[in-house]
Amino acid sequence: MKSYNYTKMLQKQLAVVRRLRSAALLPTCIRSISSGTMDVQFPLNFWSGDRVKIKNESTSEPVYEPATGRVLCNLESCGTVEVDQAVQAAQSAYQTWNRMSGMERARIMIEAARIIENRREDIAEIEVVNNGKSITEARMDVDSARLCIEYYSGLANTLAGQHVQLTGGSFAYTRREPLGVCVGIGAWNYPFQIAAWKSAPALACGNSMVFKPSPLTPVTAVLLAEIYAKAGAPEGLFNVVQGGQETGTLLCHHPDVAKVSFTGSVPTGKKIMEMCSKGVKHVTLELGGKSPLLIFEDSDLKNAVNGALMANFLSQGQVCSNGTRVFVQRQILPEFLKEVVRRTKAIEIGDPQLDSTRMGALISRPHLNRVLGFVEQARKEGAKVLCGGERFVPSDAKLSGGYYMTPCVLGDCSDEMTCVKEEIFGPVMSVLSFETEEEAVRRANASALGLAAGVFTSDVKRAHRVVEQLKAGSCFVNNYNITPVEVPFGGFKMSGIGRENGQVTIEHYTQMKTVFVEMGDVDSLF
Ligand SMILES: NC(=O)c1ccc[n+]([C@@H]2O[C@H](COP(=O)([O-])OP(=O)(O)OC[C@H]3O[C@@H](n4cnc5c(N)ncnc54)[C@H](O)[C@@H]3O)[C@@H](O)[C@H]2O)c1
Ligand SMILES: C[N+](C)(C)CCCC=O
Repeated sequence: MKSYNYTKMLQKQLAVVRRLRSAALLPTCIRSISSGTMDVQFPLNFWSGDRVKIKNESTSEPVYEPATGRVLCNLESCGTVEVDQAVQAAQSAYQTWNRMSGMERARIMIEAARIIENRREDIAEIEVVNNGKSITEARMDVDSARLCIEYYSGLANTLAGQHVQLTGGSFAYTRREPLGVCVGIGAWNYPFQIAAWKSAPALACGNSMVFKPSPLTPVTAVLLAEIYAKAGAPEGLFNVVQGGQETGTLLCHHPDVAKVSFTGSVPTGKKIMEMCSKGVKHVTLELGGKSPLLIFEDSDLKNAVNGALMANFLSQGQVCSNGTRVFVQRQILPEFLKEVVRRTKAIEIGDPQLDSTRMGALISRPHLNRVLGFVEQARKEGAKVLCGGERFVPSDAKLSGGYYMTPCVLGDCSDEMTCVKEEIFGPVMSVLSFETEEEAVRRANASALGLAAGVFTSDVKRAHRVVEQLKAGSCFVNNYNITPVEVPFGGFKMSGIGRENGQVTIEHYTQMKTVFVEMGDVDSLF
């Protein structure tokens, strides 16, 4: 096992550009990384304050750049020894970190946020290589990560308990204490943002973390680990272990882990919950969705179309909260379809590193084929492909092996079709029509999932009446897929347990201790 002090390769690659940028010789719109140019040769694990290279060739798997389809690196999975080292590093950092005051923790977190702000462009570019999404969206993700760390740094010094006066001068008080070593397990659709959304509340509350990114997107979590370390966090506070299912299992079963916060699919979420139950560990589950978006005839059509596009096509449609069941009231269906199809056809697909691109590449070839398979199935079941749904090959030769498809709108959909029932996790919008409010609500709720839902209407009473009846954890009125970090985010039903973001998440990363203080004599019955 070899330990590295610095991200040598990448730093070299970026140093010149940064110097030019800071000397204002290069505008920020000039990329230091273009698709097909970045080689990941630096180690992607991080614990005890350093990048760590592991040797486990039997587990080596290629990682692909979605934009080009070329191999980015080979990933070796952490096994029992490495997972234990990372957890022990986190355990040791926890002893220091949880004794620091909230103000002291906040200072380090604010510094981490400042570093992220300064490195916004570099991180976003690397995220594009990692994930395939457009640079515009990657910048938004980096901003969301920074804002989340800023937000929780502000809450770090507000953690407090309650004083309760009891009889005879006795009293009790409560303390909000951290849990200990928390594990974060992430999905591939928002790699950097998920790592921040999990670590920010965990660290603010005094916990330490071991984070495992998806093996499909292993590159950017380690940047966050370096940033926390550079900001002054104790060695081992935020650690990264790479690997898939087996590494995740080792983390969930590790006896020194107090909590697992998971983002991913429902089947994996169930396994995580089962594993955590063995150790009676705290668990947060952010799982999948098949969310409804209800568009009433009195909606502002332009906003409703914008909302439907935001609800379906961010991150190539690979968003948990996407409103992929778009219910449109019969009277405005033709107008809505005409406009939504026109706008969908105009989406610029291609090199995700370009500012003009609005839709990049899907995560992998098997996933692309799976999504195209859903479109084919929808066609067979009677849906009408109004646009898109085909493999797309950009004219730039270096992108020809990338995983692109044209965004798709399906018309004539009905509730029993596969495309309406299953989470496709790709750029496929299913449009359904409805007659009455009661009918729309009933059909919207007819799902085992309940992550999000949206309503477009200009009738304020209807908006709140409908939202009250929707069985979803995150509801949007006259907008969709906005996630300000001050606001809790999470699901009902099989879409998950617990929340991320907002004040309430403090409760998911702390435990309450009650202290009873007797000021008189013990009144014994014996
Ligand atoms: N609700 C949310 O906030 C949210 C956000 C993003 C993605 N998602 C959901 O995630 C899914 C797509 O992501 P994915 O394909 O990466 O999901 P996934 O469940 O396949 O994998 C998620 C993570 O779990 C790990 N993992 C897999 N099996 C494991 C096991 N047995 N034990 C421990 N860890 C294990 C993976 O390596 C990965 O890091 C979609 O269903 C999507 O809706 C939800
Ligand atoms: C920021 N978004 C687009 C709402 C994504 C939230 C995380 C879910 O995948």
